[in-house]
This record gives sequence, C-alpha cells and structure tokens, in this order.
Amino acid sequence: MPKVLISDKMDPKAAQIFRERGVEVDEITGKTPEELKAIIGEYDGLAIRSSTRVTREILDAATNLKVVGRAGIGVDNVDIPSASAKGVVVMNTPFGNSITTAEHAIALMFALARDLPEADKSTQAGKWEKNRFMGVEVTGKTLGLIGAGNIGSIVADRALGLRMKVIAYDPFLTPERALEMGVEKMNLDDLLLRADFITLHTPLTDQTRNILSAENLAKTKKGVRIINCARGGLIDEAALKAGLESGHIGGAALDVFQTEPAKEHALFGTPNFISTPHLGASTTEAQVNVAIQVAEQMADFLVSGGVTNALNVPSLSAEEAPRLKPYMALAEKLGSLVGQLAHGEIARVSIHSEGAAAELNQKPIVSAVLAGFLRVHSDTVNMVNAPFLAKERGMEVREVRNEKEGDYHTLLRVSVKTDAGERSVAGTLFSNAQPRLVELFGIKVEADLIGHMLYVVNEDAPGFIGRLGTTLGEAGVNIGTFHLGRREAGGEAVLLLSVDDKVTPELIAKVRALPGVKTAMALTF
Ligand SMILES: NC(=O)C1=CN([C@@H]2O[C@H](COP(=O)(O)OP(=O)(O)OC[C@H]3O[C@@H](n4cnc5c(N)ncnc54)[C@H](O)[C@@H]3O)[C@@H](O)[C@H]2O)C=CC1
Ligand SMILES: O=C(O)C(=O)COP(=O)(O)O
Repeated sequence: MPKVLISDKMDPKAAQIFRERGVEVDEITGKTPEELKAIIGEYDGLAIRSSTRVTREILDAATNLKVVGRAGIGVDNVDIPSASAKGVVVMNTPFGNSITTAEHAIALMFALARDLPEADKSTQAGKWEKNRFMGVEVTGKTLGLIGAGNIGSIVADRALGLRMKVIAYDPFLTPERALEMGVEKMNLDDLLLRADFITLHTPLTDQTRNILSAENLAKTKKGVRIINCARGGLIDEAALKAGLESGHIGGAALDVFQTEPAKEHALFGTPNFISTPHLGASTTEAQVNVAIQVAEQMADFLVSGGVTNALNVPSLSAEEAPRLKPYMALAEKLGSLVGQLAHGEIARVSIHSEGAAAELNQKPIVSAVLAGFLRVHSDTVNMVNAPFLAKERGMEVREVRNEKEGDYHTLLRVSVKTDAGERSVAGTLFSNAQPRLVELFGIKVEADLIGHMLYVVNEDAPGFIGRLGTTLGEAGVNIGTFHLGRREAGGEAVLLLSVDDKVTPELIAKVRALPGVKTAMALTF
C-alpha cells in the first residue's frame, strides 16, 4: 500500500480521501528540516502547503518518494529541478484557492484605505478617536495589478465592481484579454506612476524577484498603498519601510514575507503597515477545495499512474507512454531552454520534428514544449493547460513534420519568434532514450539539460575557460558537466555548465565581468 505524509496543516478531507483510495496516511506537521529528513524515506508521497520546504537535501533523503502534492498554487518552496532530476512528480492545485486569495487582497485594500486595524485597536482601548482616523474612498481610484493571471483577474473583476479603474502590468497579457477583463494594459513604469493602490499577483521567479525594488518604489505616486498577497521576495522590504517612514508610501499590507514565518520583522510597528501571517488561502472553502484536489490527484497517481496538474511531467495514456515519454522530456527541456533565454513579446513558437520524431503523435510533444516554455513565467502551467495559455497569450504555435532524416535519426527543433527576431534550439535522443541538446541559436553544442546550469556566451579567446573555472572555484561552485560550442575559431562561443547548486546573482555578476563575456545567465531544468 502506498504511504503519504501530510506535513502541513490540511483540511481532514485530504486524509479521508487518501484512506478511501487505499493510501496509508500520516499527518505530522511542524517538523524541522532535520526531523523531516529523518522520516521522509518511508513515504511514497508528500502532501504540503507553503510551510514545508522541499529542498534537495530532503529529496536526497526521500528514497521512496514518487510525488509531491502542493495543496495550493505557489511551488517556490519546492526545488523542482532537483525533484525532476530524481524523477519525483510535483503537482499543485492551480485554481482551488484563487478566489479566496483575491478576496484577501481586496480585504487588505479596504483595511489600508480605512486604517481598520489601528481604528479597532484604539476603539477597544476605550479611546473613541473619531477625529484621528480619516480614510480614503476606493471608488474612482486607480488599482495597479502586477500580474494578471488567475488571481489578478479575479481581483480586477472585484475592483471594477467597486468602481475602481484597473490598470495592469503583465508581459503575457494580450490586448484582447485586457479588453475582455476591462483593464488597461501598460508597462511597469506607467503603472507605478499612475496607481493609487498597487497589488501583486505574480509567482516568485528570477524575473519577478524584487520587482518592487527601491528604485521602482521611488517611481510610485506619493501616498500609494501597496498590497502583497503573492510572495515576499517581490518587494524590497527595507525600501518599503523607508518609504512608509518618509510618508512617500501611504500604506502597505503584506500577507507574505521574504522569510516565513515572520515572527520578528523590521516592518513591524512601522506607521501605516498592516500584516497577516500568509492567510491568503485560508478560508474553509479554499482549504476544502485544495485538500480534496491534492488528495485525489496524488491517490490517482500512486494507485493508477494518472497524472493531473503536474508541473514537471506530461500527462499521458498508457499505450503511447513508452515511446513518447523520452520525446516529451526532450520537448519540455527545449521549451524551457528557449523560455529562459528568449526576451520580449513572443509572437510564434514553432516545433519541427525530423526523422523518427515526425512519425509520432505530435500533440503531447507540442504541449510539452509549450509547458516547458510557459512554466518559466507561471507556476500553474501544465501539459493540459499550456496550449490554451499559449493561445490566450496570442502566441501562434506552428507544427512542422519532416519524416526524412537529417544529421540525426531523430530531431526536435524549437524556434521562437520575438520582436528581436527568430532563434532556435534543437535536440535529439541518444539511444532513443536520453534527451540531448545538439544546437543552440545556430551553434552546435552537445549538452544534457539537467538541474542547475550556467549559460555563457563569450568571444572565443585563449585562457577564457581557465578564468571561468577559477571564478567558479573561488565561489565554491562545483562543475558537474561542461559543454562548449562555437560558431568559428575566434568567433562567438557558447558554454553550458551544469553545477551542483543554484547559480547566484552574485556569481552571474562575476562571470559577466570577465573579459570577453557577452552574456551570462543561470538556467534551471
Ligand atoms: N498569499 C497566499 O496565500 C497565496 C499566494 N499565491 C501566490 O499568487 C501567485 C499568483 O497566482 P495565480 O494568479 O494563480 O498564478 P497565474 O500563473 O495564473 O498568474 C501569474 C501571472 O503573473 C504573470 N507574470 C509572470 N511573470 C511576470 C512578470 N515578470 N511581470 C508581471 N507579470 C508576470 C504571468 O504572466 C501570469 O499572468 C502564485 O504564484 C502564488 O505565489 C497564490 C495563492 C495563495
Ligand atoms: O497557494 C499558494 O500559493 C499559497 O501561498 C497558499 O499558501 P498556504 O497553503 O496557505 O500555506
């Protein structure tokens, strides 16, 4: 009988469903990472919310683990590249708590507009300070949404009902969808300049981390009120405190913090600051939804192999599985690679299959490319919703087959057209099983796309590799594999290195400073 550990507080419906489906379940919450490490080896499944951090160390100790189920949306507490490397499926419940979280953002907006927590405190202290509290109306005010996905859209809908003007910054919001939502799409600088209230609804990714930096906070309208029900790392907390103290920022309400649980924090006690302890998803309705969904998905997977809402594997029928599976892994990796490297508005993604690949069902391959590609910008993408999301975002998806073999007996090529031009990557399968990159932006380079990687483009010159190796060594970074390609001798060269740990922004800055380096980026697979 498969065995699941529920390691964060979850509605009892989850355990009930596991038992009804023939899955043994233990509920042990509040463990330290060391304690979790000591017991995780017993379990086939781990059901979590945001408190449990599923790190590489935990995954290394999880020798029987097959699936991690997140009863909620954000998966930034799960090391997905390490889970993928270990063959552990990671799934979430993309919609079960979105209404509840949107409602919390609206609640915090009102709490800020009328200073409700302070007014409550003063009244219950017997002060009756009627003249101290002077609020603002939200009617007619401008709400700036950063991130207009599932939760952002619901917030927009509720805010429009409150007669607010809603403006949005989201690079993936199409003009058609903005029109449908009744919001005005704009760039971040314009939003910062115009919004009376700003609310954040993006996942935490390398692109969104610190999106409200000190510099961006300084661009906001004086008196702006800021709400964050998404993730702590999106705001520079020290700059937010300084802005509140100077009075430039009129108020801030945080449900999430850079480090959680936030039992002590520099922001506590700052004027016009309100906080809740990551309660965005905490309603009975949302918790019942996500508990039922996560238990059903995990039980399906553990008992019958069905895959739903997985973030790192494609959904698949039993007959097609054996032949298609390695192609889908290749397709996801190529999609993810171009997704991480491409910049600007994406007009078109083309998937070319050559040789043996062209004889297969292309649908799962195309979905796998799109899932890999879009996942860079959203935690909620999976094989099922990726084609729909691509369409919604106005991306043209082109599929080309050529059954004639080229240089390889089987090849997938993924090309992306942006406003900066069209670029492509290609890969093959070694021994019909192992995904392998063979070409990157016109340069022949053979590499495994696995775990944490460093991507460098440099001018091909003697001594460069030694200098790079020394820089990594000095930073204590261990190189796993090293792949090199170049256009021609002395021309542009590409380096792809797999490393044992996450590549930090500090290391990227050091690599970028090396002579001859044109680009350096961290990649994860
Ligand atoms: N406080 C809480 O308890 C909860 C927090 N959350 C957080 O809310 C986040 C959003 O959830 P959903 O709306 O369901 O996700 P979603 O994936 O539907 O929407 C995210 C949106 O952010 C956009 N985005 C991505 N990168 C961006 C960038 N650089 N700049 C601007 N926009 C960008 C995406 O295009 C997408 O439209 C989750 O990732 C999670 O971290 C979710 C549920 C509860
Ligand atoms: O679903 C999410 O992304 C959330 O942040 C909710 O977190 P929680 O399950 O309440 O710990």
